[in-house]
Amino acid sequence: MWRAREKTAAVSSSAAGPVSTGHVAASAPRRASNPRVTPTKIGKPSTKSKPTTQAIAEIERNREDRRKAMAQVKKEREQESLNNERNGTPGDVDFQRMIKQFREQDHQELSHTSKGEMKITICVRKRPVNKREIRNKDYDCITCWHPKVIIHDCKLKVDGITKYLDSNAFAFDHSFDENTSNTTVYKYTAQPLIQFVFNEGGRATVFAYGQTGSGKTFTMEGIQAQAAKDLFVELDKWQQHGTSLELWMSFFEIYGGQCQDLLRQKRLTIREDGNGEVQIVDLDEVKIHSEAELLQTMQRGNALRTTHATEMNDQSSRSHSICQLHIREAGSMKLHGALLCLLSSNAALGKLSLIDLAGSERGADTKSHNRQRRMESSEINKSLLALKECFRALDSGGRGAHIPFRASKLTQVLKDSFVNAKARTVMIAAVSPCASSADHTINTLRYADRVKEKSVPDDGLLDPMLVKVKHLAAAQSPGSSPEKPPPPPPLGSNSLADLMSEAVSRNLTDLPHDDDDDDGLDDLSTYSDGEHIDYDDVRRDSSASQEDIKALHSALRNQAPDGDVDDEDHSLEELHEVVQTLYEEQENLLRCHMTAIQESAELLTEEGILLSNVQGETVVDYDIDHYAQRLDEILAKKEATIRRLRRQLAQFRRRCQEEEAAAQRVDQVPFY
Ligand SMILES: Nc1ncnc2c1ncn2[C@@H]1O[C@H](COP(=O)(O)OP(=O)(O)OP(=O)(O)O)[C@@H](O)[C@H]1O
Repeated sequence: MWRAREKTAAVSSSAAGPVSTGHVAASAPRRASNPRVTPTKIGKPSTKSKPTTQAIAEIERNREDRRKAMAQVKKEREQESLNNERNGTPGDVDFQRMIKQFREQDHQELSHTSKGEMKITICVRKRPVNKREIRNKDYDCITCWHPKVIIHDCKLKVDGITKYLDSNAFAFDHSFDENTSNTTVYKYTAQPLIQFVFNEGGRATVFAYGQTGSGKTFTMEGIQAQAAKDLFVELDKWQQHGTSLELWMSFFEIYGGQCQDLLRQKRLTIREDGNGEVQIVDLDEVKIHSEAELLQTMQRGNALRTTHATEMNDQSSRSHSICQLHIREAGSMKLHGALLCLLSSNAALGKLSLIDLAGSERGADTKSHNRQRRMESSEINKSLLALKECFRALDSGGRGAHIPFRASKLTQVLKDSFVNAKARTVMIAAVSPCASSADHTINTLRYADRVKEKSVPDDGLLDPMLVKVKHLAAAQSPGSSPEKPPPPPPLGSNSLADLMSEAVSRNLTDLPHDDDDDDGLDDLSTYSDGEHIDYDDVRRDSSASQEDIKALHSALRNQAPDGDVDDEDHSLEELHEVVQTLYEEQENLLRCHMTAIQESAELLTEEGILLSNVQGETVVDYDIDHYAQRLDEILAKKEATIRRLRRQLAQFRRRCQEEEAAAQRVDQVPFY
């Protein structure tokens, strides 16, 4: 594995290699070669020195030259600006010129090769500049030279007028520019995983990560469409070789710490059983029969995601969506259930998870949010942090290290994708191309960079050219040559078939099942992976644990150079804890309110009967003492219910104030 990065250093004119882009104003007019004139000495004019009138004339000439040069530069800039506008690239002419010069320098781009065999693959995809950005005269400041991504920060020198480029280079497994099609992105990211899922029964996960509006959904929907085709091509191949497999799909989202089935529009509960297995209670799984049906079901799920407008995207997906595609042995559910128990604690023979993460927002963009949106933002950032920490823990070996799965619902439900021995992950970091998003883009790239820190060869400052050389060397290393498409699975000699025959050959009668059940299903509830869970065994509701949130922040503090922990870290940790508690209090309040309504309804019914027993038209004989005593009891119950609800409400409102105070203490800019 190879990767390199430049952490903070600017690529100044001297570091940038052949083309100097740095600390020189692109537009600054050249001064005349000798702008200064030595003052003429007072006294007897020297025969050698110029007469004062001549010197003045020369100053005047120089000034005139400078004026002309300035006018010429101004004219050229105006012309360039007009041309840029015409070409759909408005924005700062000088910066764009410097970026253009940078891109024109002699460089070598590598060709993409498949990294399908890697446990974690990190890619970056840049989207094109959009119409809104063009209207705002924003401009493209990202250069993708696979596998590098270079971000040009356009800065002014202390003089306030001299412009220069500060370029940061990162290197990943793949970098895709704005002209790269979904087909190409798919080819080097998800496509190799399809083989892994079928041939090795693997757990493959593809994440799209990035700033809101950066192209995650665009990328993930492209991958869904291509994967739908390839999954059915594979199923057909296996069928032709005598192995009948089925495709099952579940699709859910995590929004604000809640889990929602996107196919059935139903709230789901996440639980952890006695074995530490995370279960999504009642998640619907549908059998898919064709590519068209798969596409349609994916589109249905995508359309139902929770969206809100953000600064960057009018239709921003504010939830993490998780589309799980399970490969199962064809046949009855009973055999399927039995196989699941035999094969592993996880039911599917192979599983592909396509995850479109909620977009991260800058602190500045969340300032005007109301509480719900603030909590939503905090929850998104916390879960993305937790995700990164889980990756890091795993990438650095995982053994012995605490993996903070429980710090968020997202990492809880993905536990299987991380810990399974046959797990592979692709992370696609989507980035906006524009200068106005440069700070966020740097954060996205750092996030992606740190996900796989172990394999970063150098922590120091790297010249982009040096990065390129390192990558060239890596690309030429054994095993990284361009891959040919793998052959179809050999009949009878593949691990999936082996797994299945092994399962079937074992004694199925030993497995738990319900003899009375004609359809072969156990009476216990069936969950996402078709696995069964005994409610008595459920030991923990899966609310994110405060300990794991603490562990998460402690891990982050450890990453700070020289244990450098600032108040910001503590405030952030505090905010995440308060938001977590607030979500729990909110749940408690809603539950308490619902109970109160139910109790009130029951008491109301009883009151009606009580009253009709003493004042009904046909009532002759009644027991007014019993009526009074019961009414007293009912009113006491009502008072108790109201007191309980009020207490809960007061607690919730206290938490709201705490959240407000915590949010004010945190400048929510980069959470990673
Ligand atoms: N590579 C691309 N080529 C062309 N258009 C793109 C590309 N990537 C994104 N877009 C367009 O940019 C807009 C925003 O993209 P998208 O909705 O995928 O962003 P997102 O990262 O999912 O945002 P959010 O996190 O807010 O949901 C969409 O109109 C999309 O069509």
